[in-house]
Amino acid sequence: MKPPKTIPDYIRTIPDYPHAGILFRDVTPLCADAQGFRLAVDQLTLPFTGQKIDKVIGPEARGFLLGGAVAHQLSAGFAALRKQGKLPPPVIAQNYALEYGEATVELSEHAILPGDQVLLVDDLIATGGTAEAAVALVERLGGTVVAAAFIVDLPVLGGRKRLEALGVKVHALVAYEGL
Ligand SMILES: O=P(O)(O)OC[C@H]1O[C@H](OP(=O)(O)OP(=O)(O)O)[C@H](O)[C@@H]1O
Ligand SMILES: Nc1ncnc2[nH]cnc12
Repeated sequence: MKPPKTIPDYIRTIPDYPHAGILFRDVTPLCADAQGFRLAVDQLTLPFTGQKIDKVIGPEARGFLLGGAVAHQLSAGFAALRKQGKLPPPVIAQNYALEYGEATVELSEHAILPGDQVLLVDDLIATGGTAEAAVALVERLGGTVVAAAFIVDLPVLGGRKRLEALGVKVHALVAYEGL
């Protein structure tokens, strides 16, 4: 009998996408498989069951599908961290640097209430720029990002350490050494 599939079995690695030199870690096959998706959502949620989490914040686009599922499991609300220009006002904005480029993300001023305990959920942490921008926006609205959960961590890019330095506990299901 074949052993059950684990998270890394479902992740594809695509060299030189979207730019030369980038090894793109693709969680699309994981999310497309019923058992894989359940495994991922369950493992992302597990450390936080029973904790006071008011909201999950998920960055566009893959953080929406994972964060929404985790929020449902935790009976929490969901706050969408969107790329610039996608949300109606009033919004607050934050610039950040990516592994391959630069961007601005926005959050609705109504998405987080003062005192909210927030869990960040995304598919992957690389430089931590996206996650750090999310933390800054949540704090500007009076909430606190207490923890963050990712399917993939790329430790060489330093994102995990950056988040931990901000007091955010980091939970990742798979780490890939090197780029
Ligand atoms: O830790 P960082 O260096 O900030 O990188 C991680 C972010 O990059 C990817 O999203 P991307 O911005 O490519 O957006 P997409 O999901 O819309 O493709 C990924 O889904 C994370 O959100
Ligand atoms: N190497 C990578 N693979 C997939 N998504 C990413 N986002 C930032 N870096 C990435």
